[in-house]
Amino acid sequence: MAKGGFEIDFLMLVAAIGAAAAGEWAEGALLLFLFSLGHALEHYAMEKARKSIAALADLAPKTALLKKDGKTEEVGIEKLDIGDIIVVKPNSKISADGVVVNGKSSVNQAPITGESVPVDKLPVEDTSRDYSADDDIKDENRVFAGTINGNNTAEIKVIKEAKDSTLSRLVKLVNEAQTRKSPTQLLTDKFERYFVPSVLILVGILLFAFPVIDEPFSASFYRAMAVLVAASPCALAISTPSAVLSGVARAARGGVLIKGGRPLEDLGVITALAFDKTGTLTEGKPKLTEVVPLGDIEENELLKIAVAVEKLSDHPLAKAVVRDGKERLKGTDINDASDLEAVLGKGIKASLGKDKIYIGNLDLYEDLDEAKPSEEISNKVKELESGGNTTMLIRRNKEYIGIIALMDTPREAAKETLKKLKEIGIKRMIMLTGDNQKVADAVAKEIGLTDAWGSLLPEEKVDAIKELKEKESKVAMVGDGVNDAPAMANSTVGIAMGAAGSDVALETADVALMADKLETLPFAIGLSRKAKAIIKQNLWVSLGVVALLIPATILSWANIGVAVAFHEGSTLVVVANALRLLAYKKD
Ligand SMILES: Nc1ncnc2c1ncn2[C@@H]1O[C@H](COP(=O)(O)OP(=O)(O)OP(=O)(O)O)[C@@H](O)[C@H]1O
Ligand SMILES: [Zn+2]
Repeated sequence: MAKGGFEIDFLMLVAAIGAAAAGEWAEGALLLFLFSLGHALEHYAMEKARKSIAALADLAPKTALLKKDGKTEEVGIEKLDIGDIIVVKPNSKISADGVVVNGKSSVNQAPITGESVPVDKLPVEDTSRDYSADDDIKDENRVFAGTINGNNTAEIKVIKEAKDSTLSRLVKLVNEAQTRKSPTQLLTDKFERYFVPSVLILVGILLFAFPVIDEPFSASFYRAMAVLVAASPCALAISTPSAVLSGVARAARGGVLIKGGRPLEDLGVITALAFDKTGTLTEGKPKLTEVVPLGDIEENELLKIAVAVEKLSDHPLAKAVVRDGKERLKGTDINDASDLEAVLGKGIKASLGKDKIYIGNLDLYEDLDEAKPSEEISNKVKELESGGNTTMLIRRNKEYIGIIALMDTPREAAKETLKKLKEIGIKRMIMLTGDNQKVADAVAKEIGLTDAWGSLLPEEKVDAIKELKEKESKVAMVGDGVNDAPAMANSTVGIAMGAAGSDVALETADVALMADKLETLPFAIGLSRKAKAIIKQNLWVSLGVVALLIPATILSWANIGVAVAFHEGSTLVVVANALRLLAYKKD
């Protein structure tokens, strides 16, 4: 029951006793009966929505098979420490967040991601390493508490204590979400603050109207009680929270965490969507496409320098250079660089032995006042970019020694999803990226986007969002949190991709798509729109009934019984209407 519920219920009781006191025993009894029946049903319905959330929490097993000194023993999950090895039997639930260290498996991750197609998991390369949740762990190695193991036994190294598991955070956030008030609820709360005292004043006047209109006190008293029942805004109080509760619960079951009524309502009215490119519209796993030495340096020598320096950075591009570079170098020793200095959105600088190494896009060198790249070098870079490559120019001290080009592939689902979003009426979609304009255009063309803004620094992404908001008013920003968190924070609704593997994204976004899947976006928007529509219908029903009943009871056209029936009836109608969200279909 919403805040103020006690007062409203109490007034109803007063009315029942009042009716009895006025000599209408049967009516008083009926009133009490209807009143308790109505409220029991209402509780039952809200409980149903709440259970749908609580069911999430029940997904986590309470015990785990801990493997220690060659023996296994069943322990409570709260006893598990980071680094423990647990054994997961075939077709049973995984008890902790961790990395696979033994056994191949295929895991149903629906409890977290809403996606029940099994995902293949394999052991990490280095099983003896101490992993922590902050490490860069591949999806194929990582498992979550509450998900269901396939047909093989697997051994998992625990990376999070039970209380911090992705599932328990998810449950916590969903629980918090339903208590956060939406704009509509704040509005109805405000309305009630003025409405309830006005009703009480009206009831007071009616109560003492008997000498003026020349009727017995009992008649005035009866009428005042009827008005009290008619005007108690029970249905109004519950119309929004019930829809938010059901909407958030349904979304969570579909792998979308919506953090409360505000993002739920906002997502239902957005007209524009901005997307980050790397990791959102693309796979986020760029591949090394070209290594171009400049001058007389050897290709491998150039690569060794690049790998040594990029090892220090955790930018997705840097990781790609290290991964693919090491593979090409096949075990050659790589030196350690030091003194990393990252230049946001442009590149990095570091020391390697006695040399100073620079790696970055042309903008990085724009800012330096000496030894700018020659026209010939700039042209070579631009030529690679026209082919859709992300390029990095490498400089050693004052000499340009080479160019490395990488290419990321658009997500398979990007084109379909954008098409669907257009179909459901999202007017404006735009890509915002730190990558060069040519790559932005190439990716945009491939996935069917008309707008792509490249070479944006994180703060320029924020400006872009602000500009969009001026034109479109409600703008959602979809990103992976890597260098788009400020833009997400400035948008109407910040949506994080692949939040299951990233605590930061999970905590900071307004909406988190738990599976790393763009396809859940139309579902989230569709559900939010439905929630918004249901909230609107509920307001009409609850306000409409009150608006009709008040004059009807004042003029004695409706007695207390009728007033109670409509009062409780409208309350049940709005709750039942809200519960329809629990059955919302994905497509
Ligand atoms: N560690 C790095 N090494 C080399 N170049 C880098 C590095 N970090 C950034 N850059 C250069 O700066 C550009 C912009 O980087 P930024 O992180 O802003 O965006 P992005 O990851 O390319 O794309 P998006 O904005 O879509 O996520 C890169 O395209 C690259 O040219
Ligand atoms: Zn009520």
